[in-house]
Amino acid sequence: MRKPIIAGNWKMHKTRDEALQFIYAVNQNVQSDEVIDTVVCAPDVLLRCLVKRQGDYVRIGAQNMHFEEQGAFTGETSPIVLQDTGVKYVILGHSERRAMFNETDETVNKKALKAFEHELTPIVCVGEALEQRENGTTNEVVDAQVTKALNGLTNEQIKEVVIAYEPIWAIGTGKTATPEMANETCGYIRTVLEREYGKDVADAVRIQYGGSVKPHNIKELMSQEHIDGALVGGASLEPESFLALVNYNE
Ligand SMILES: O=C(CO)COP(=O)(O)O
Repeated sequence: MRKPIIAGNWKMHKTRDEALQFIYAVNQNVQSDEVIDTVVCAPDVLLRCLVKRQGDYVRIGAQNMHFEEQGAFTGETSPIVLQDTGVKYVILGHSERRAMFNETDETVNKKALKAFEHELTPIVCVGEALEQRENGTTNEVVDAQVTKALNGLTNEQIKEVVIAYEPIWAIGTGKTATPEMANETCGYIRTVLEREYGKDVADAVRIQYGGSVKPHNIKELMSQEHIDGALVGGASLEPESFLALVNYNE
């Protein structure tokens, strides 16, 4: 049985005061991490103040990092600093970073390898564009993204990786993939994992769906066989809606 994992991705939202209000409102009201993993992925400058106040069951994640530990990389964040800050997760390869900041499958892979050196759990994002969905290449696209991202990781590491399937056309658009459609592609990702790394690994990896996940659709999405969690943008910004998501099973 895979433990559900619901992660908020705040993207470039929130001031320090807003982040503090959020974490105080949320950290008393989430379920034990024996039942569900609750994660908040925040902008870098807010990470330390959130880690300090994360409470017993919320864990904090970053939204990106560099694959090098230090050097002449103006504006980038080192994995050493994330580890030192107490961050536990890092989102890698979000479609916004692929589209706007030159993230590639190769850099996602280097970052995934580096994340494990620093005890960070990667949340690896994959997903097709609308055109790819329409011309029937979704499976090919996610197959390549998944296998390239995980290249060189050990099977034990791959079991720890979280994969977030986020169809690009469903992000921030209010268009959710139907639960069946989301489950179908998450299930396909699991067959790719089984083909490459065996059933034992494929059964262990947690696959999230992301793209217009809201309190009203979380239950149905989470009831799907291959959907083990959600990566949530807009609905993760307010304590009420975030709590409704992470407490979907109460
Ligand atoms: O990109 C997302 C999470 O990473 C999804 O964003 P929305 O939930 O706002 O569609």
